[in-house]
Amino acid sequence: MADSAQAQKLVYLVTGGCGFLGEHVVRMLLQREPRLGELRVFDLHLGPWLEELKTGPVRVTAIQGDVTQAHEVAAAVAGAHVVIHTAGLVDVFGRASPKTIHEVNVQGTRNVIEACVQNGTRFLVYTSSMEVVGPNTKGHPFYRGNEDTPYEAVHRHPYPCSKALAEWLVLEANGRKVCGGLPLVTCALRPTGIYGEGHQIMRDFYRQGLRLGGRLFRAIPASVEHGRVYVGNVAWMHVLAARELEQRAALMGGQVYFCYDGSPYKSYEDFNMEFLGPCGLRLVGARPLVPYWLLVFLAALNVLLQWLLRPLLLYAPLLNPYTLAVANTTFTVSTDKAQRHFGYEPLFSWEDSRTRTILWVQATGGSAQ
Ligand SMILES: NC(=O)c1ccc[n+]([C@@H]2O[C@H](COP(=O)([O-])OP(=O)(O)OC[C@H]3O[C@@H](n4cnc5c(N)ncnc54)[C@H](O)[C@@H]3O)[C@@H](O)[C@H]2O)c1
Ligand SMILES: C[C@@H](CO)CCC[C@@H](C)[C@H]1CC[C@H]2[C@@H]3[C@H](O)C=C4C[C@@H](O)CC[C@]4(C)[C@H]3CC[C@]12C
Repeated sequence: MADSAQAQKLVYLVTGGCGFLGEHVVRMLLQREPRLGELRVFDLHLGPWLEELKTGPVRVTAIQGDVTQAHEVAAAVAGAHVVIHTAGLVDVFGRASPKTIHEVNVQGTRNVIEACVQNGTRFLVYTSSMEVVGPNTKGHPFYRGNEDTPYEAVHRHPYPCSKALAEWLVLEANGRKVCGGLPLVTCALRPTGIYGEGHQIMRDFYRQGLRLGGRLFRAIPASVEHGRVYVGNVAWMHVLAARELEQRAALMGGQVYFCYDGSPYKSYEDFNMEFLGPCGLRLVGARPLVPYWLLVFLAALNVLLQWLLRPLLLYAPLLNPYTLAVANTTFTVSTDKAQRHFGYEPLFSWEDSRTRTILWVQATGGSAQ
């Protein structure tokens, strides 16, 4: 697509385009990608909001499909120039089986890669995760780390295992010859915990706080810092990476990039209070109100209950040994690799990101949406 580039309109495919991040990627492409000719939105569950996008100047094609079905993926990829593969099963709560997580995240990614190869699609951006690196099972802190920081990445939980394997597949596919003989160019973006409009867990915490009379109770020490990143900036990074992959193939191909912006480093709970505080909640306790050993016990109890109740109902609370370990381990990134490699600068300041998120929590937090 190189020389005729100025005039040529491109076909983009976004898998998982109706998810929390995917919707932002879709909207960002429509707003900020001048070469966009057609946008294909592929998802297991299509959102009704897609309808309003179909009336705009860019052709928007909604495709209901499953990434685990190779033929469905191949049909969606046919004729696409660029694929942003963000579909995934995000489950650290035991809602889905390890097998299902693997099928969606690993086999689904394999299907996307093979579809690119078969169809001559050359550019693939994969949404990976910080969890490909850590926190590891030993709870080692990752403090202001970058893409080259040594860290003992040990995965046991099905979700990080699947993301690590899928990322590896994507990076390994870089340089493979696609139909027509040209090389595939791939890269992977690793968001830390994403927040912003559409963030389900934020809304759940808000509703829980309302039920508890406007209070949340500190469970994790304020000293445990988390890196968080605004969804609009993650989406922007995807759009920019996809745009620059062709011109900067030698530099960007096969590379990983943490997603970052100007959001402050704070504990998970203190960070959430940046939004929930202005919505009327307060976090009780300067220190954790329950001893850590009790949280460990409750987390283990939840695993047991989940197992015992499985024949009857799905019991999948937020607290389990894995989420407790993640919440209780410092994981912050500090890097400029995306800036150096493809000129990424956050599109939204921290103040904007905060305001947008607060408005969203206020607008939808108490409703059933
Ligand atoms: N939310 C975070 O904090 C976070 C952080 C790092 C990375 N990620 C990654 O970002 C991506 C998007 O996550 P999200 O938070 O928007 O999750 P999400 O669940 O809101 O979105 C995922 C989307 O993928 C779709 N999907 C799931 N299974 C599918 C299948 N078999 N076929 C087609 N589509 C399918 C879902 O319907 C959904 O719309 C995921 O790959 C996730 O691993 C998320
Ligand atoms: C112990 C509780 C007291 O309030 C708090 C539990 C919070 C946990 C449910 C969340 C803490 C950290 C979150 C994860 C992190 O933000 C990064 C993620 C990466 C992404 O790829 C998927 C989501 C997640 C694993 C995210 C999930 C929820 C937490 C474990």
